[in-house]
Amino acid sequence: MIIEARELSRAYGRTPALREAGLSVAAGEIVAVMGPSGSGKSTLLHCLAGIFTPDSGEVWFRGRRLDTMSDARRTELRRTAFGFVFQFGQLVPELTAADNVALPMLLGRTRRRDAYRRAGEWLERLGLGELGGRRTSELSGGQAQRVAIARALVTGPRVLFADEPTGALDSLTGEHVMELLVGLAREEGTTVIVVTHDARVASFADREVIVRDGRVTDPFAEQRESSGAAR
Ligand SMILES: Nc1ncnc2c1ncn2[C@@H]1O[C@H](COP(=O)(O)OP(=O)(O)OP(=O)(O)O)[C@@H](O)[C@H]1O
Repeated sequence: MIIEARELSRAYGRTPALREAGLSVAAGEIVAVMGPSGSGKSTLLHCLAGIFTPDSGEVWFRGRRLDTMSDARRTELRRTAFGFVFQFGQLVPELTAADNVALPMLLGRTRRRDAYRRAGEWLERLGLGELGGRRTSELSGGQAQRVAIARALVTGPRVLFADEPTGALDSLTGEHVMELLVGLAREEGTTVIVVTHDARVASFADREVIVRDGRVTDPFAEQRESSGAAR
């Protein structure tokens, strides 16, 4: 397992968001996290990615315990091993598409020329070869999400965390963006954990899990149980 969460609990004040949630994800797997609004999906994703620390429970990444790591080490791990795509707002609007994609490499001290060369290659792979010089504030929603995907994958992360990556897009554009995301992740062998409300988005995944009242359930296990009970 590349990611393993055990008995994660987390509350916001008195509101419990996760209640002993568990999830194991194999390397290269694409997992969709679904479930009703407010059930704890984003909180789970943030705990898995080391953005939040759980109140209790454990998060493991490739045999290393993430939730007890120092902030500095966890930040470094996030920068080098994880990629993130959110619904919106993750691009710097005043910068060009190429600047945005080059940014994580420049922060990682890649040479400027190499960073821009790789940014160009990734924009090309996402069908945005012509738009590298355009400010991201002047892109369509679908184009901006493709830039965000390029930026998330350019550093070669082991795991891509996506929270409603198509939430701000119309369904056709959303499907196209998901197709690109999943296609590239498979080519690169990247594990993907994607939170979504959209069953069509989830259909691109290898596996779906459902978060309900802060717990993770496997819908097929539920189906198996209920068909077993019917017999
Ligand atoms: N910053 C916060 N402060 C207080 N309560 C919060 C905060 N963030 C989330 N919550 C609460 O925690 C619970 C889980 O929220 P979370 O955002 O993880 O759910 P979600 O399944 O991702 O929801 P959605 O699908 O609507 O995005 C909800 O009851 C929510 O109201």
